[in-house]
Amino acid sequence: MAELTLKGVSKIYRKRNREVQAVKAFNLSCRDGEFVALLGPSGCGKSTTLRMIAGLEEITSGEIRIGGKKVNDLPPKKRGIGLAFENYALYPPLSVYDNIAFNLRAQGKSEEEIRREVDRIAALLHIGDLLEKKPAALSGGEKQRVNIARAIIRRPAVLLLDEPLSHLDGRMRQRMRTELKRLHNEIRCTTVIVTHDQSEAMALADRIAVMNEGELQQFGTPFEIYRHPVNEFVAGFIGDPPMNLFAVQVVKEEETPVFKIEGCGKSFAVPDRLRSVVKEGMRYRFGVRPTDVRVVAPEDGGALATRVTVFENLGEEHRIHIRLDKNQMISVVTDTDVRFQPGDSIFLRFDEEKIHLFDPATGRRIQGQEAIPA
Ligand SMILES: Nc1ncnc2c1ncn2[C@@H]1O[C@H](COP(=O)(O)OP(=O)(O)OP(=O)(O)O)[C@@H](O)[C@H]1O
Repeated sequence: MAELTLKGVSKIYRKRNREVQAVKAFNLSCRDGEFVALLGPSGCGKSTTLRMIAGLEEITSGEIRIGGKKVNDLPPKKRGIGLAFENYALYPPLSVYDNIAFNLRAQGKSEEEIRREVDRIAALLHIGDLLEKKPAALSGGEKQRVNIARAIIRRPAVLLLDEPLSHLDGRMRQRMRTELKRLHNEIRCTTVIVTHDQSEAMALADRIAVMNEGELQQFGTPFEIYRHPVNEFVAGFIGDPPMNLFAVQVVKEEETPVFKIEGCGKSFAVPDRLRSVVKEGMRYRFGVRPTDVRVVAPEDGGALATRVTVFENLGEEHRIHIRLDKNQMISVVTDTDVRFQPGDSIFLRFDEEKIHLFDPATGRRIQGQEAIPA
């Protein structure tokens, strides 16, 4: 077990005359035993970061420490890491037992010691009955368990997982996700997982590092990232269905400050909480999650009056989509007792405590609106 820190880590790939800055001055500090997810869209630099921690990729600048020790110049084998990659193939001719035992044999351990260790790991991963099988006879989920068993058999200081569940189908993926969490609770090994699946990151990680274009956007607990995104990128990336985001301007209507939605001209009252935060005449990016929009009665003053475009019944919830103009939609997630037809009038109120405002120029969260309770 160990702390893992990255300080100002950058990676520039050089291809002929072209340079790609895959990771930019990346800082990260994982506590001993913490489960951290690197999350972001394709090409944002997640795998490169993981490979640099593993020592499979040289770093261009910066420093990586594992358990306080600088590892920049150490080969992968000397870093005390365990690796399980998406396509990290098992050796087909070897049994599951021999695949798991492989690294211990390379260390010159006795067969008795190896048997004890393999049995211990097999029990942890619930693969005791697969040990005599060959990899070809295993399902995707079973292969991934063996893969992880192989990664943790040497009791690594840091476990690195690159999209370990992405090849699995929906139900198996869910099961393996729960298994991974349970395994981490049992072995408490500092773990970094790379994923582009936000629900996987939210379910597994103690803290999530959200990346975009090689840069760290936010590092926080799932709650912080969901409830308190530091910029518009994080706000829009986390959450399914995604956060409603649109451009507004603060104007006065009958002496009351309102947000006027740009483009469609509709308006709704500025909540009391935000009156001291916003300025008349200023433009903002306004964000609210579909679950934080309420359908209210027509007489509810200050509500946004509009019409339903699409109504969806998803069984455990209903979704309403409203086209404000040709570029902007608002989505609303409601309980199943709310029913509408396309074209019906609808009145919406945004949960005051859960409105997010961003600077349209920088995308950063507007200061002064921090008091968002649980
Ligand atoms: N060996 C390489 N040579 C040149 N460019 C590379 C190399 N590996 C990655 N890149 C580039 O670096 C950037 C980051 O890639 P990386 O694979 O780390 O992203 P990622 O977030 O893991 O993406 P994905 O989820 O698609 O795997 C991309 O622009 C990619 O094209």
